Amino acid sequence: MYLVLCGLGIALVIWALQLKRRGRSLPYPPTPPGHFLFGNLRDVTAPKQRYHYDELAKRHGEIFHLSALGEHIVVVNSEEAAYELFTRRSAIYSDRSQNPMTHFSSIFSAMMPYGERWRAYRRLFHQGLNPHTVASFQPVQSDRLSKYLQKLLVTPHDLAAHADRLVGSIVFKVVYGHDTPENITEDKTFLNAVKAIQNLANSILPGEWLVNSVPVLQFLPHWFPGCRFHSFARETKVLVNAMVEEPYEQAKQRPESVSIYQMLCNARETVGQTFAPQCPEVNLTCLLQTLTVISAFYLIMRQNPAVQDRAYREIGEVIGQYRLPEFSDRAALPYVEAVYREVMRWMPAVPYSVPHSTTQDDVYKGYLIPKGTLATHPTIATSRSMVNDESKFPNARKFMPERFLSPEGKFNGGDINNIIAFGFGRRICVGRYLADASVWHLIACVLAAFRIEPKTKSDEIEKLENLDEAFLHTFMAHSIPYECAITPRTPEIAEVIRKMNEDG
Ligand code: HEM
Repeated sequence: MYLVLCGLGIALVIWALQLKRRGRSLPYPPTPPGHFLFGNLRDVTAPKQRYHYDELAKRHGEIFHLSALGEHIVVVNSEEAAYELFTRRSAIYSDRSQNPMTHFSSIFSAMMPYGERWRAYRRLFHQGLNPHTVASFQPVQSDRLSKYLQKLLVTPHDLAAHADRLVGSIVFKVVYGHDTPENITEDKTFLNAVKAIQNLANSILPGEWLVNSVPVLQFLPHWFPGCRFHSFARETKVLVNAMVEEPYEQAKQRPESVSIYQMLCNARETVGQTFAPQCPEVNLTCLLQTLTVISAFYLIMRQNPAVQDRAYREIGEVIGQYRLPEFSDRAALPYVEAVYREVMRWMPAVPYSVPHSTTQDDVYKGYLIPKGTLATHPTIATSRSMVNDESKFPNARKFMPERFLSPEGKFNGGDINNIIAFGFGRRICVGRYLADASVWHLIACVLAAFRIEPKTKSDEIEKLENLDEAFLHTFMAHSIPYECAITPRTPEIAEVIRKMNEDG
């Protein structure tokens, strides 16, 4: 009886929501046909969403709309439309949807509703992560990178663990002044944060949880069939709290350290009581995003020896073979810059982007985008997605750094704000300068020092028809497991790395 009443109640709420939406005068953007009661729920929750969205994008083009259980989703496929909506109309498109599953994550500025509190955090993070401040972190970045290169020399097969440690140690040091232990897999704070972020990531994409579309479901008891979201939310909340509290407690022990956390504490008065002193923005998604890019870089490189050789030649011609590239060499290495940019284009770390949400009704090319719409711009997920735009990136799925070079060999990819992988508008990645510097430096030094090859010629990657198939697209892109043989280019460069670590 209880089940029947609940079912009826839910159906009535959905029906009322559908009715409420019908009194409009303008059409929604092209919408695939849906169920009379559930709308496009099947499209939103399609199992292989990447391929399903691809089909929809092929059929509907630049922008399409899905409506599921009263919730509106707009999928933006072109860079022009994304720029128009998320950047030029950012006053409308900068909110984040607050639903039952993301509620507990809204302590992160990344998930906060658009408003005074988010603005205050954003200002503070800009203070800690602007190009000028990020430049002051270069000594930390260089120190951690030289340790990483040394590890690659000694135990190249532990590639992923070395990258975890590199990125974790930079982010923790820069944000909290926290030194991660030698073996990062023993760092509870780090491991906890990774798990928390994986859970958060699994909470925010449209269609992941029915309760996000039908919030009334949250009032059902935890034992009710299909209510696993209760235990998932509880587990995530515990992880998120620990992720915020533990590094904060550790950072309090080191008031003298130079870190973003300390800067934020000093600036706390500027935003009054609403600013929690914890520095939630180790919001380690940033860490996972950076790791995703690094992992993609190795995989792409091992399949593209000619690209590695050309970058190696450029580095040799510009700085010689007896030292590693430094930040000050960056402008003189256009091909290396182009490799970095092509990695960011070819496999953006967040394939569906972080959905924005609208704060009022809007009209785009005669289509109504209602208030509260979840607006998402899959950077890569579909063949129409912006990094796959053939008019800008001919032969888009081919890895070709030279697309970012002029005929004279000059880099012509524009500044950091042209990197689609960092998002758009007022919610654009606030950590992009730190990420950009860390990833570029790693790419430049690895290409200067090592050759990256498949470990065996017959692994799973070699069997794929194209490299795209090696990547799975969830909230974050990640590849199937792969192994590389990583060998120093010359004994001399290996010696340079050893020496740097002895001296350091
Ligand atoms: C290569 C690495 C990275 C990539 C590809 C990346 C990408 C992104 C993307 C796509 C967004 C959402 C933008 C939007 O909503 O339009 C974002 C937001 C954000 N990122 Fe990053 N990110 C990276 C590294 C970092 C780092 C290192 C940090 C911090 C140290 C960071 C901090 C943030 C924050 C705080 C936000 C939320 C901004 C807001 O909502 O106001 N990210 N990032």
